[in-house]
Amino acid sequence: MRMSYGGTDVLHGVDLDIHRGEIFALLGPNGAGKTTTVEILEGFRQRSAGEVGVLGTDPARGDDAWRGRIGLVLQSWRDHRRWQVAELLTHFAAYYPQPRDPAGLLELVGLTEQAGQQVDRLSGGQRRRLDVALAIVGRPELLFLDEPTTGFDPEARRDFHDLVERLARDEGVTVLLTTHDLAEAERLADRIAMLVKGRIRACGTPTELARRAAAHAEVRWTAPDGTARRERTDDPSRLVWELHRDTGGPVPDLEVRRPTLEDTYLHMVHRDETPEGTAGAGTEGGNGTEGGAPDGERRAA
Ligand SMILES: Nc1ncnc2c1ncn2[C@@H]1O[C@H](COP(=O)(O)OP(=O)(O)OP(=O)(O)O)[C@@H](O)[C@H]1O
Repeated sequence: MRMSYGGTDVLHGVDLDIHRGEIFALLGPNGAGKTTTVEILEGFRQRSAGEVGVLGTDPARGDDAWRGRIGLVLQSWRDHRRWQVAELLTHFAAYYPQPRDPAGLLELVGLTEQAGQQVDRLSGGQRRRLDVALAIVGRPELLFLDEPTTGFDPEARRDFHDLVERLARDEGVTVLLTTHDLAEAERLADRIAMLVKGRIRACGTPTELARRAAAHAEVRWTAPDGTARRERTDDPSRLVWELHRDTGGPVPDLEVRRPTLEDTYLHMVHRDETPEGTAGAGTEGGNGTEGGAPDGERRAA
């Protein structure tokens, strides 16, 4: 799939499959093209080229029945600021053939106490909870969540993660999540794609991606002379064994740090900040990586 705005290419060939029932996270720096991608999949934007299928339908031709199978965070409730929370939810529920029970849904997202409150009196985090409730009121098969936990306190974030996991595991809902929170992606996603400057640079499970950029673990310890030491190695257990043997006992302040998703993310982003031509143009290779086809197609669920 490709996309350009007024002759400027912003998506250069986004090619990936999102499987039914999986939680898929799309990561990338500001301006990478995440929202553009998601809006094309939601049917709100026309792509410039390529093929897209979402629940078996081209989103550009999605009808009401197709739309009813998709959950997204609507902006329209902002036109309903004076409505009460439960009232708004009941109003939206009426659009769907088999909606969730509004009271149960409020309980699920932790807004029972706010049921009678006016929408414009909710806190930022409470509004996001309401966004999520509105997105799932119609029992969607596919749920789009665009930076869903912005403004959530740690407890609300954890509750939200539990909820998304439950929707995916128990109800088979497919979830496409965009987030800047790498810990959130690592915690929730079955697979993650990294979009940088309109191209998918890597795609795989969190563990696959974390391994990819920096294959070496870092071992830190304090040497007998008291100096802090660190060494990168692809065989940390061997180094630790040697240190233990040389020390003749426990190694002081021993720490083994595996490469993280953040290492991979920063590697991918910086790789693309190098001048044109010096950075590789394709997708990072390795297990679980897809994409790189210049005119690729994108299919979701
Ligand atoms: N309507 C538009 N007209 C012209 N350019 C646009 C339009 N919408 C987005 N862009 C440009 O397309 C590029 C991708 O934007 P997009 O909003 O998809 O990025 P994003 O990855 O969602 O970023 P963020 O993390 O900041 O939300 C940006 O360079 C942006 O300036």
